[in-house]
Amino acid sequence: MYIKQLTLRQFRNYKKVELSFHKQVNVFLGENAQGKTNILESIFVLALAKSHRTSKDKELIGWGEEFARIHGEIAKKTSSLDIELILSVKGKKGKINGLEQKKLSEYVGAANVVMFAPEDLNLVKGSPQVRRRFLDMELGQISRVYLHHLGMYQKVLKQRNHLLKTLQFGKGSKEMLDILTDQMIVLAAEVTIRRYGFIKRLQTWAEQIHHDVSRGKEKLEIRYLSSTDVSEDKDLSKIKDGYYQTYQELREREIQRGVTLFGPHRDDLAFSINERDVQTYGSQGQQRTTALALKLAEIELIYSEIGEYPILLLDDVLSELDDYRQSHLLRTIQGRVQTFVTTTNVSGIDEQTLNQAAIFHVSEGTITK
Ligand SMILES: Nc1ncnc2c1ncn2[C@@H]1O[C@H](COP(=O)(O)OP(=O)(O)OP(=O)(O)O)[C@@H](O)[C@H]1O
Repeated sequence: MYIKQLTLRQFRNYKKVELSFHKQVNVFLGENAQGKTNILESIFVLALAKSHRTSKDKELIGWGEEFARIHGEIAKKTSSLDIELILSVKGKKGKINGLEQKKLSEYVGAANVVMFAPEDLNLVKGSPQVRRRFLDMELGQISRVYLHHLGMYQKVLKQRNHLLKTLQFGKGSKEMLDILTDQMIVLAAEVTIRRYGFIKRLQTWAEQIHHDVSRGKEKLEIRYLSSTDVSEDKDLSKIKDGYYQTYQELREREIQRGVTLFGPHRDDLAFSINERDVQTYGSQGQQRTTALALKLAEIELIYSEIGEYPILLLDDVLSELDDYRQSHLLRTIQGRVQTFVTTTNVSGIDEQTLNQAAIFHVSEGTITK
């Protein structure tokens, strides 16, 4: 798929802008703090209804404005889509072909994007929260069912934590705790089984890509560290049994602590190269290659799930990659994946790519082609 046109109203430092894009490579060139990332971010938000760099939607709205609007025309293999996201202080709503979607989970996934930005190194080095966010965003855009279960899980978790806090002080109902625990077990199992399957599929591609980028020297492995025992031969009911048992065992401790101690909200991912943990032992280069392999694997996974390549957003990363990694990335996307690149300087970008690209100059929120 590719994005033909983008219109922004009051998004970050863009009052009003309308852009038509090249089917393949689009480069945004400009000095620091001019609005290059804001363009990539707007495409990301248009697709996922969430920013990659802030959880506060208010920050996306132009200063002093009441709302922001992002509109995009997406071309797919056999159809074309009009999608629009409106953000206001009251909330956000998404429209597909002019029709407002009742739930955002029904809107997300109409367009698919993969973003690769310098912060993605945190996927390897950062806290488990960063990796869970990665899992939820990426899996969410290819599985509506996942988004639905995740949203419900988070709701029940909030209620359960609230109740546990009350029980901690000798108030509240233990019967209610059992009801919420039962609800949570069902949802936790749904979330867990999908995350496990997603990581298994992602691993297949990431391992191959990492093998190529490291010139056959390294074997990358990604594991889903679930709070319950999950493996190939565990079906949904076995996973539920596992959760049930642990919640029984932890019941009194959770009441004492006033919080849910266990579940998908505590899960993590682990990366290893040649059987050694990358977080602890990986060099800067290996961590970078791991992040790159993950992103490229995502492109393949989305293609295999939906039969269309996603749109790739490369924020300030191309010139950061050495020649070998850069050419590997460019080979992967060539002619298949519409790509948006931001850079302060074109000198770090492969010449052949530049020759085929549309170049946009960005200066203080104004764009010229
Ligand atoms: N909500 C907002 N309303 C208006 N302007 C904003 C808003 N949020 C950020 N900005 C402005 O956007 C600019 C930053 O844009 P952006 O992050 O896209 O920079 P960039 O061109 O990618 O720079 P760099 O190369 O440093 O990454 C800053 O000038 C900032 O003041």
